[in-house]
Amino acid sequence: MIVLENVSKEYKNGVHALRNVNLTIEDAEFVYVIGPTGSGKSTLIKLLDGEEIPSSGRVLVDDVDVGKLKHAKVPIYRRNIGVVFQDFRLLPSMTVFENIAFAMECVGESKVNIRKRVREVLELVSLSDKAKAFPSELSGGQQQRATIGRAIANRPKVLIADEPTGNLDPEKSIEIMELLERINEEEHTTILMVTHDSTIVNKLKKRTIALEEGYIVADIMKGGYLQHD
Ligand SMILES: Nc1ncnc2c1ncn2[C@@H]1O[C@H](COP(=O)(O)OP(=O)(O)OP(=O)(O)O)[C@@H](O)[C@H]1O
Repeated sequence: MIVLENVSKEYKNGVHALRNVNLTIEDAEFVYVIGPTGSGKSTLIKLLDGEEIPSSGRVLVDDVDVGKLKHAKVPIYRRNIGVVFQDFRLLPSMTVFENIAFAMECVGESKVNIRKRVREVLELVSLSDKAKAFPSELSGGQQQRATIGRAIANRPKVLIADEPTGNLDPEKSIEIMELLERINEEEHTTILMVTHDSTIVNKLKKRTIALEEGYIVADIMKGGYLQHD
């Protein structure tokens, strides 16, 4: 479970990126985070993955107080969080298989486990036939699926997708959404998806958290307002 208790974030330059944010996200929820540029979406992600610490309030992920983590503990904590960006960031000199395996090697998984899980992940992201391909040999949609595969290889409890469809055409975007839904259902991964894509938000209705100037201005559960402050 993710809990933000009265979280505010003020950067050193005095910008208030988040203000008094209270939020609870249950395990295996699928949530959109929307809002105009500069409204605090990336800051929210950075607080969740331990890149930034709150100026006040608490960020709890499965009872871990993320803002209080010792520097050395952050990489271990991050194993619980998979992150996907719109610009795919695969390692160009590694095949799809190796890119996904690499994420598991980094956390010290055994070769046997890696081989088994990578095959499973490739199946899940529909890239079994591209295991030996290099990123440059894949389409944008395939590269994004490979990135998602890499992000879930270590079975993170939470997957954060920052504009995962930002560089894709509508058809490929739907494919990515279907994949994220499959991961949410089959692996019970909590998914937070930052998006500007109103077509997706309106078509595939999910809980939607709207930020404006650092405030949560709406928290909408599939069409009905839950909170408004
Ligand atoms: N490291 C930083 N130092 C100072 N100010 C920052 C920093 N990061 C973000 N900000 C400021 O905090 C506010 C919120 O930024 P944030 O990146 O969270 O917004 P966003 O909603 O993700 O925007 P976008 O949609 O453009 O990615 C903005 O005013 C931004 O300029």
